[in-house]
Amino acid sequence: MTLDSESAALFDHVVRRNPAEDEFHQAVFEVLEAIQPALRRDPGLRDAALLERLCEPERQVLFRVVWTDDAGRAHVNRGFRVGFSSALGPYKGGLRFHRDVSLGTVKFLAFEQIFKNALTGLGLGAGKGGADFDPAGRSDAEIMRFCQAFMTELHRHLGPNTDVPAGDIGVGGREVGYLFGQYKRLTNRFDAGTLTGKPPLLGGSLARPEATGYGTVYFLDSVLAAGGATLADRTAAVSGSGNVAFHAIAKLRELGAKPVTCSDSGGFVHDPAGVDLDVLHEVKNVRRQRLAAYVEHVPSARYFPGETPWAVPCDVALPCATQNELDEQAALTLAKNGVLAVAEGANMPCTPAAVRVFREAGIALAPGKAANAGGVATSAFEMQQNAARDRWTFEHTDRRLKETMAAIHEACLSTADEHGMPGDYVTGAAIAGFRIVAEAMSGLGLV
Ligand SMILES: NC(=O)c1ccc[n+]([C@@H]2O[C@H](COP(=O)([O-])OP(=O)(O)OC[C@H]3O[C@@H](n4cnc5c(N)ncnc54)[C@H](O)[C@@H]3O)[C@@H](O)[C@H]2O)c1
Repeated sequence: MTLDSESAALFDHVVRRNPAEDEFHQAVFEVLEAIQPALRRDPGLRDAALLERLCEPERQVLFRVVWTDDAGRAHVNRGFRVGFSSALGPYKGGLRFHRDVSLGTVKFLAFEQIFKNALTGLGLGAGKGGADFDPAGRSDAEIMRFCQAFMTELHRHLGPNTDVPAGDIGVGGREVGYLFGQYKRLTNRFDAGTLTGKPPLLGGSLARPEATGYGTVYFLDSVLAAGGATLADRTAAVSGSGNVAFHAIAKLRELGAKPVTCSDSGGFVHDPAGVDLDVLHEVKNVRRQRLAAYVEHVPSARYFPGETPWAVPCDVALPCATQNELDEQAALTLAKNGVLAVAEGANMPCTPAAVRVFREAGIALAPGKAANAGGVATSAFEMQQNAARDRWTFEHTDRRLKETMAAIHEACLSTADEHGMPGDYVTGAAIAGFRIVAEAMSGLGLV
């Protein structure tokens, strides 16, 4: 597939207008390419500059973040928040703290979020933010001071009906708690629905930490079921060892699969007996060590520095770390080893060349827009609980998550079918999400 001439001209325009934002360009190209069948079928979707508006963020906030470390030294970082689309609801999407974060990163993530959030059917706009702050090796007090300095600027742009951030890489419950504390102090309001992924006592939803990883596995389970297969006894290769990876591994185990790998930016662990969640929790969440320490606790496991897990033979692969972490070579290796399906727990983890390999080999690829939408869906459940001053049980929230993932899976499959591309989840997810947001944009008039 490629772009028709009008879409190609729009893409060129996006590239010229947003120089040096490669990840954003990649995300825009992927969507424009995937929605071609819908544009062919209904040329009216281009009316009123709809595609041009869709590719231009509604607002972008860049700000300086000044904070002091434990030795009293001052540091300067850059903060970002992009509100990409509020056609369906308040801007919604996480904050990422990582040294490589740039405006292009945040824009790609916010753009992806448009379609993902639309797919949940829960009335969510799309945004994303973060800072080029590296939390590695920082003390708890330093993290708190950074979060407070970050929120001191950002708070004026947020609100439960305006813009609702959550976590992402480098931002978990601890950081969201500190961010919310500063928000509350500055605004004089306990507006719990302004941030999601909060610790439970501060109004956080039960099952929100688990939701992205669990949801990815629920989606993968549906993908296999659609082909008459199950997850039981399947070997899984998982990348990452953070929030998404951890809970994906947990759910894979629960459903009878055997996840044998996990990774961080330093390398990966292969544990043929199945990744031990207690050890992973101790190493990453309690001691906050590098993953290499895993093998000190599990001598039968091996650590491979500087490598990714994709050469380990597996039936299913779940990239759950970061963007572009699974390239063409890795995809070819996975295909050669007979992988049945790939589910993106991370955002845009497969490079365009890897996506092509999976497509051509007929390997089911569940794109992040659909497969990892369980996190933001459960954030919407957290907002509902906060608005109603209610608390749902873990089981109730998990059931709603399961239903949501099943509905997204169905929407992707039926949309792909309708457009003559049965089983193509990449096309199905992009078109199904796009149609929802396009209809909302048309209904709102030219804004
Ligand atoms: N947290 C959520 O609810 C959520 C929702 C949807 C999508 N995602 C996406 O899932 C992915 C992981 O997010 P998370 O919340 O688990 O973050 P996290 O900070 O908890 O974990 C990130 C993981 O990625 C690894 N990592 C970071 N940079 C890497 C690199 N360059 N190479 C290899 N590994 C690297 C880290 O070591 C860590 O294991 C991201 O793409 C994020 O955007 C997260």
